[in-house]
Amino acid sequence: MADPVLVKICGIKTLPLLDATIAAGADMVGFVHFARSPRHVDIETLQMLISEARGRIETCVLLVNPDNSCVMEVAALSPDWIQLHGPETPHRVDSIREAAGIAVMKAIPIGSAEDVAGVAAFAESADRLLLDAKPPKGADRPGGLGTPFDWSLLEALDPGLAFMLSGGLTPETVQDAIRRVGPMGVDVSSGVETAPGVKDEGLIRAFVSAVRGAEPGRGAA
Ligand SMILES: O=C(O)c1ccccc1NCC(=O)[C@H](O)[C@H](O)COP(=O)(O)O
Repeated sequence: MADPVLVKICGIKTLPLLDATIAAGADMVGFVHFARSPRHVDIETLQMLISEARGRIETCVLLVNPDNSCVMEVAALSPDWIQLHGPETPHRVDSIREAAGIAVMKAIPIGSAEDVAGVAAFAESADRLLLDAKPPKGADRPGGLGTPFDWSLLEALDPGLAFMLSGGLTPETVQDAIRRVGPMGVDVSSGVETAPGVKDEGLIRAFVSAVRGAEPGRGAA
């Protein structure tokens, strides 16, 4: 039987929403530490959320092109994952992973066949790949914009490469995405919000149950 598709809910900012995400049955929760984001949480809040989540759900701290001191400050909180969501190179991903001693998920923006061709370069340096929509030029942040990308681009990807999928997923579209793309996991932020940064418990529950009810995608054993 195919492994269940992992569900990550990204951009949780408060304890009640963390509890609701765990109760909904998600596998991972993402905390955004990036000042320009409407989902930004400061270091003190990160510490509280990570310690409340420990042993209940996997935690992931999202950083954008962090410097070494930011990496070490976050690593000291011992999240399960660091998600790199900026223009980090494979070499930089490798050195952050080494310095932090924490598993790294690398988000790769996809908007063209050329972007897909670049994915394999991260396969050795990152512990997990997250394929996300490429933000439009001039966007004020590199993710969490609620826009999907053309999933058919991923047909050119090495079928042996496991990845999570994100970019504009919603409770209504996620089953189709899983069936067509066959990701090992899915990640959502905007699709479970009523406004940027405002999560909705009902939408989180609807998203998780849509994933649990999805048919296995292409490539699933
Ligand atoms: O959420 C943000 O504001 C954010 C800021 C900077 C980099 C990444 C950001 N979010 C990434 C995510 O929440 C997800 O990993 C992914 O991009 C899905 O977002 P969405 O399309 O909103 O579902």
